[in-house]
Amino acid sequence: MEQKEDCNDWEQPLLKKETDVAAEMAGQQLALKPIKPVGLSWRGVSLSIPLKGKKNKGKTKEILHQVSGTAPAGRVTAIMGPTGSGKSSLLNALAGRVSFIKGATLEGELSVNGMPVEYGVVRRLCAYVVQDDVLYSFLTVQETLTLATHFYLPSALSEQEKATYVRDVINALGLAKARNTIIGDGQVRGVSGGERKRVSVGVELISNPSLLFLDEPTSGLDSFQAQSVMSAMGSLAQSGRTVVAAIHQPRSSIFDLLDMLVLVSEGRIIYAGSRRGLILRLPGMVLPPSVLPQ
Ligand SMILES: Nc1ncnc2c1ncn2[C@@H]1O[C@H](COP(=O)(O)OP(=O)(O)OP(=O)(O)O)[C@@H](O)[C@H]1O
Repeated sequence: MEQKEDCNDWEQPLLKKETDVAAEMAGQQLALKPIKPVGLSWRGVSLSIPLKGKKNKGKTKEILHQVSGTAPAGRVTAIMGPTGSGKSSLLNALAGRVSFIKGATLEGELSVNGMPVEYGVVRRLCAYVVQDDVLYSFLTVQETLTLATHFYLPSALSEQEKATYVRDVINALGLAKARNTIIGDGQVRGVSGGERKRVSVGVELISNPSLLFLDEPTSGLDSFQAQSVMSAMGSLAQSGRTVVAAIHQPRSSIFDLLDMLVLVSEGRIIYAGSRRGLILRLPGMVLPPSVLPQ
């Protein structure tokens, strides 16, 4: 796990959550400070990757072509499209993670709250939940999140303060009932698939990021578990966070939970805007198969 910079140094107004107010009124100090909103927008994002093999020397493959869109603060934005359309690539590009790909060329403008920024800035502002999480099967939910506090929080914080972070994350993700359940694996039964995914989100939430990227957060989950994960993402967005998820063909119940959509096909943008806006425009649109929900 990598150490994150403090995401709370943006000169933006603070959002105060209703839950914060309720907790303070109950005399209970919340460890997770109210986050500062981060609205992300991008224009003309193009990504090319060098082809492998001797005969392809010098040749590149364009994976994204002039893709534009926005992910407002306090909203769940879904990047949707058929398999191989470039969803993960766009997510990685926005999260400043394509520098991991040798020889990749990334073009286009990125802004945070209307101010142009380098891709690396977003990387420091965000948390990224990968598709295949790596959690220790023998730890409980609480132990897993406590371990994360040692990676993500300043060592100067007391154990008591770290414990309050863990408590807040558990509550924010509706994991209270599973607090003392082990993660488990194929051999030993542990938390459910949806709880496991929410624990993965929780590990990233310990650093209290304003911006959360998720790669296929519902893949492999049944509809109930998928719904539990996306409802939790909706709650995180309601607390002012910007949630951006790559989702391959969501079920209609999940689709209804999304605020903003970025539809891509073969690396090109088909639609970027609100879910409601797409529904209104649908009759006149020609969409490739498997772009829309099941
Ligand atoms: N590092 C890479 N090197 C070469 N090609 C790549 C690389 N990363 C992605 N691609 C190619 O770019 C295209 C888009 O891939 P990407 O993983 O972004 O699609 P996706 O929409 O997320 O697909 P899926 O839903 O199957 O995960 C695919 O054709 C893929 O093979």
